Amino acid sequence: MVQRCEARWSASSASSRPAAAAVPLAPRRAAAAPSGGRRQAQRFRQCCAAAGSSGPAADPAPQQPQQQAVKPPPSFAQPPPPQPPPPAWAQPPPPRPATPQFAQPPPGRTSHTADLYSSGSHPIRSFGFASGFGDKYDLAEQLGSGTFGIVHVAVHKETRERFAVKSMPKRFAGDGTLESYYVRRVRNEVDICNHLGRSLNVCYLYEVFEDDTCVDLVMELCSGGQLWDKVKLGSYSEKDAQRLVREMARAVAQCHGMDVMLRDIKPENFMFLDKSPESPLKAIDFGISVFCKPGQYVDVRAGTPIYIAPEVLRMNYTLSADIWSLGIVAYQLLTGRLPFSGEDGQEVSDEYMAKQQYNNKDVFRAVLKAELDFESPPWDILSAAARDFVQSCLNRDEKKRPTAEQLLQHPWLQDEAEISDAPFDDTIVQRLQRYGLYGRFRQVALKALMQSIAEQGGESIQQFRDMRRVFEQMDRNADGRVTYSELKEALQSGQFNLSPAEVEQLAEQLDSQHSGTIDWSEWVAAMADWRSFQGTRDWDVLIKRAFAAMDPNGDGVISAEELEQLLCGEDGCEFPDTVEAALREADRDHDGDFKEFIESNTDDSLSLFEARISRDGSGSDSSGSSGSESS
Ligand SMILES: Nc1ncnc2c1ncn2[C@@H]1O[C@H](COP(=O)(O)OP(=O)(O)OP(=O)(O)O)[C@@H](O)[C@H]1O
Repeated sequence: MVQRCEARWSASSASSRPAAAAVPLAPRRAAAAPSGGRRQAQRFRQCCAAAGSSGPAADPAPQQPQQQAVKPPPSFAQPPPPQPPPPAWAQPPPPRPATPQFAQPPPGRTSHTADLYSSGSHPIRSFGFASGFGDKYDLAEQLGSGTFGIVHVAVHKETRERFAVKSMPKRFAGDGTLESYYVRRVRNEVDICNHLGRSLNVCYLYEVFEDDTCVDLVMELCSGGQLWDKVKLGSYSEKDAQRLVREMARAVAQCHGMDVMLRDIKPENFMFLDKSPESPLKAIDFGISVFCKPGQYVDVRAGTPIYIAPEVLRMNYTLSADIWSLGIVAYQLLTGRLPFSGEDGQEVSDEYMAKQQYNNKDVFRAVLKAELDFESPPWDILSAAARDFVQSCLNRDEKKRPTAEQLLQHPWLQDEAEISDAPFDDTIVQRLQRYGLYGRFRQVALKALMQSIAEQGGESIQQFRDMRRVFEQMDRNADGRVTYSELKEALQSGQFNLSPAEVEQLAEQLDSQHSGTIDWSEWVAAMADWRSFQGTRDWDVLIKRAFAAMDPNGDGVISAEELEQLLCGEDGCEFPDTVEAALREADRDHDGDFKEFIESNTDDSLSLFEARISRDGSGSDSSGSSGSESS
């Protein structure tokens, strides 16, 4: 059944990515009202102090990363600072020539050229993000710095909750407009973080502010330090490495599932949420990530030299380039060194181990040609499964590398606790995360489908009974609705290893109507194993009924007005972009076919998400260090 809304989708802005400023950070805290001049001036000073610059200038000096004991290797998709001049390969290419290298993709391939370096953004003086960061947050200690931003703790003035804020000093071109690379980089990071939404493996972006001098990204605070610090410690238990690699692989699989290639997988871009030994790991820094569907090719070099895949150097790569980088990190975690050996690689590995430095040309030769060492210690004592895992990631033939989702099924990543036949309750956290990654349209469509199943008497089946049991356990006053605090209580019961901030995230994303409570249909939409209904005799009928419920005037089309009503109710939408975002979501790969759209909702594997079962049964001990002072 192809619905006419396809025409509406293509007529809308669905085909072009929206400007970051137009993308709402829903459902988030509302941004503060624009600040007064005095406050603005105060914020101006704060940002300058952080950035070490003197405000908007025609040609601002680039910020220098803070000195660290061991300086992690730089990422080379950033625009090179003027001093010293970077090597030729590190420069953004000049404006695209009339015939770019991959203008004619090889037969059967789709070239993906929308990249940070592509030209085309109009000169702008500001993004249109909210102002008033200084009205809402106090800036506290510095956490770190990168080429683009300085990261501080930001404390919410009212709740005293602690966040991380990345302040990215504005870079101006000579005519007072923002440098185009800066614009693309900021928009890219904001767009991708918004698109990824809430996932326990990705550092969450709460809101974005800007003033005359800075753009401020308010993010989840990761107070447990970088994975990099563990890598520096060298080898440790294989079990430790396995746990960390599994979390990274989940982050990668979730991003790939959302058509995002990370492109800069390295230990510095993963941080521990807190300081506990069991702390979750979160991916940070999506500055050079790129939208890319499976099978699409990207033709711009980006990444950090020692983690970069061979095909990235050849400027023709797909999502599997991330798998190579993951393999290098896994190798480092297991052995404390790089894999390159022999004539083309040993020197690079030695230099790197001694000084964390290397010559890029040598590194590129090693990436392309060096032998990969899987013989020297500690490989003799590591498991065969670990070796097979890393070898499969570091296959130079990218077509032979497993996908991220396949990697999660690799025997090395299996954990007895996770592959056991866990009772339904144990996967609640996984299901909530999966639901959080669905867009609003998907969530509403699943609710309609659930309604349609209930009308068919489906609630009598075992799966619904299980869901009902858990729902009723949470619903203490038996009013048919679970309040936020009831859900949070259940999630914090000690069964799950979640921080208060994560509990808040999971609860918020379930309440699609922002009513403060969760009803039965929202619960089922999030929890159900929809796949178990597919292929049944009644499946087509169920889908038709769900569609009919979403199309009240029965004209066979879900119009924009009907969609607005479905998504936002009587009071209209909180965010101006809600309907457009839903249309974009539907347009991503479904071409207006509602059945296909529903079915694609339901094939996400729960193994992509962490179960977060508390191992000692005592629950999270991270309440004090999770980034929330208020809890
Ligand atoms: N959410 C966070 N919580 C705690 N610390 C963080 C967080 N995000 C970043 N940091 C710290 O700030 C540093 C710089 O952040 P980030 O890498 O995002 O900046 P960047 O300018 O985009 O970096 P790059 O040079 O890779 O482009 C990190 O290395 C880390 O130490």
